Amino acid sequence: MLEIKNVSGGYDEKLVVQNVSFQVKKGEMLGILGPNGSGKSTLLKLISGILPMKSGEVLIEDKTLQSFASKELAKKMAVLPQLHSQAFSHTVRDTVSLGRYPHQSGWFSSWSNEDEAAVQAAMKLTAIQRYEHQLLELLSGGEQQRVFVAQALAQQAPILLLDEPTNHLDIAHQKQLLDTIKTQTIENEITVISIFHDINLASLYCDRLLLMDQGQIKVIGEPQEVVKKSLVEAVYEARVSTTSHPERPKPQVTILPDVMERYKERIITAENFKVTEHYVLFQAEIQLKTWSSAVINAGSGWYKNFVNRRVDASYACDNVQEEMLVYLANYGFSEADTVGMMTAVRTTDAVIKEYKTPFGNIIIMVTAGVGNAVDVSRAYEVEMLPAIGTINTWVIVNGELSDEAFIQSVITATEAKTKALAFEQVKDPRTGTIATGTSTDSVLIAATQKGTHIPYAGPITEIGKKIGLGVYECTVEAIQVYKKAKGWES
Ligand SMILES: Nc1ncnc2c1ncn2[C@@H]1O[C@H](COP(=O)(O)OP(=O)(O)OP(=O)(O)O)[C@@H](O)[C@H]1O
Repeated sequence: MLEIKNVSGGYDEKLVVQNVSFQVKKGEMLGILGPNGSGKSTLLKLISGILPMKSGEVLIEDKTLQSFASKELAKKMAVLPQLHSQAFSHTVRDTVSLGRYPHQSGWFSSWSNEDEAAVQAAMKLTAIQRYEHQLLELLSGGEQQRVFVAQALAQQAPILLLDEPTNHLDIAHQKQLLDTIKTQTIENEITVISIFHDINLASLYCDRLLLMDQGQIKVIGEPQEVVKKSLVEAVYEARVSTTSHPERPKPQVTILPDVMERYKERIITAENFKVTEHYVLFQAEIQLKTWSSAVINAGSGWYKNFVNRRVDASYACDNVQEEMLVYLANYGFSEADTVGMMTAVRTTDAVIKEYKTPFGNIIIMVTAGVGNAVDVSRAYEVEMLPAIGTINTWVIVNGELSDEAFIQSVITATEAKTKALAFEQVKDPRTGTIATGTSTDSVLIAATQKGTHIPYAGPITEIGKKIGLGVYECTVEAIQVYKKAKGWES
């Protein structure tokens, strides 16, 4: 559809864009990324013909850019420039209507129903209808930006070139605008090339990304091939980390600041725990990085309160999360700062122990109710209802765990728990075989993310050894206390 072949160009003697080649398919959305001054806008100007190229060629449906008369080219290609030069004393409607000029023989004399429909549709898509009769200069920067996007859409060209379309827009309007443009690529097979400063938006919406570096293509490919820590750090010269998007397979990037707030170095100890008959509470002054399968704030995040709440064994509730949040709020724990889980075991029976490691202590907390113990290898044989009798395991680390170490901590803690159940001969009452856990066990791993970097936490590592020993010892003790309370053993 659109082919850029060995294009070079710039201003006067200065060659800004050098030997750039790529193709964009019909209906594809290509994002151009790159640091300030890397030549993104210049490249877009060369593609649109606003700036004559020094060498190379741009082909639209196999025809060179130069072979199009200017109106014919405008029917093929609409451009949203970075800086808008339009006279500002126009109304919104008039500004959008300018997008129709390639479709007309004489200025506004031949205004057709089709022109009107295109203008109305473009204003609707960009949600600017209510400003239709207002003067452009009286609108905010973001509103003006949407008017210029509407003008480009009204042109109804099959190729859209956009220079920072989300400039000045708040997140709702960024989403709305990019959803609109993306819909145009899917439903009307419009081809879009768009410059972005926001790598995350580009990754989320574009089919492919082109990363410019000093006037040349550093890399072009699908977002996961371009939004890589090494590439982004090298080209932008900034420390970043890449993460996954919660809903889409599109990598996201976040800046790692070099200037840190001045935290006091805090060592976590068993003193951070408080046990009452209502809950086991861990409280820290700083947020810990946490991975858990809790009721409230499961997954990964940064939290400073962990609550293991005692509920009655008959606890039943339609909306457990809502009820739990009300409970936490009553005790003054905010959702933003708190991980919350439940147990039917007496919280005063919680086993909390501190273990020394070469890099800093780890603290382990276990509450164990084994009335609903399950042999996971035989669980398929019987239908089970979720029950509250649960083993809750917390591992809190003074150190900096890698993602790998967080997951390995969960594995190590789970294996140690299972071993404790075997040692205590806890059986699945349905199958009579040794249980591996209960039907609703929960785990929480938290780390201060200060001090020693801990890359791994399997059983051959210093931390893994202590998690293995600690979870095993605490779980055995907690099961023994539970059995005693239930009168299972003398
Ligand atoms: N009209 C111009 N005349 C002369 N030099 C220019 C002109 N426009 C841009 N340049 C130069 O060309 C280089 C690339 O600019 P360009 O605007 O293409 O970069 P960009 O990647 O779009 O940057 P930004 O992210 O800041 O918008 C810069 O060094 C800039 O100074």
